[in-house]
Amino acid sequence: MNTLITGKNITLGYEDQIVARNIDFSVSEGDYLCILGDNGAGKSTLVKAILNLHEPLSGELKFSFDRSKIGYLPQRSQIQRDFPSSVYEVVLSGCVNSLKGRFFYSKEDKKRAYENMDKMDIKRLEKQPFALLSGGQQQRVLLARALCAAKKVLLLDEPVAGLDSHTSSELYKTIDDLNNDGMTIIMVTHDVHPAINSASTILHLGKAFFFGAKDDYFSSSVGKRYLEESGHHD
Ligand SMILES: Nc1ncnc2c1ncn2[C@@H]1O[C@H](COP(=O)(O)OP(=O)(O)OP(=O)(O)O)[C@@H](O)[C@H]1O
Repeated sequence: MNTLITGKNITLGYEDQIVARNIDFSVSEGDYLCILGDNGAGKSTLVKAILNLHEPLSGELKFSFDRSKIGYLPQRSQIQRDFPSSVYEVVLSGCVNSLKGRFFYSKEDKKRAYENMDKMDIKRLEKQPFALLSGGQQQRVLLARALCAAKKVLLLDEPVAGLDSHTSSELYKTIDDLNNDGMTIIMVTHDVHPAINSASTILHLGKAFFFGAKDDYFSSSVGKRYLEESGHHD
């Protein structure tokens, strides 16, 4: 499989504080990578490094494609919930990278926004103010927005945080469908379910480190401890 992202011996940190070191991982086309680990282990910092918003202190991060074409769904806490915009405007704003100096969105951008609203089943909400939607609806809108940027890779930082279990399952199903259609998924999560049910590979950051296939993770001591701590029972 075509390798899209390779991280070699990466150390992440801020000023004089090292957050995580010796991270080795790779992402291939079609993968569903779950990034797991304790609070403060450096998961969101790695996400920022992948998005070119944060420079690793050392190590090598290589991309075999244009990384500006990664679709990103930020953590809910980082998003302004009171956007005065309509659903359509929020989704269309995902096409901002394709503007390339133009002031207005093109016909293709608008078509893409409608296609992604359709895919996320939110077309009927098109004119509604984003701020008045439920948490689950807002996540679908933001996923449609991320899809406007995503050519190959979708990067999701705790996509179901704060959602009820039914809405979470629906969102996971949608993400599975996207993956089955060929979209590569990278997901930071505290939830064990997508790691068990959907992931192909796992990157575990924290006191213990693991990168590899899901089955190897869950039979490793790091994976077994994670399952135990997350209270998961077969
Ligand atoms: N902008 C910043 N400046 C300085 N330190 C930061 C900054 N952002 C994060 N940190 C610190 O880096 C460490 C790792 O944070 P990060 O958000 O990457 O962890 P995480 O694994 O995503 O945690 P969580 O699961 O709680 O979201 C934490 O100790 C945090 O306080």
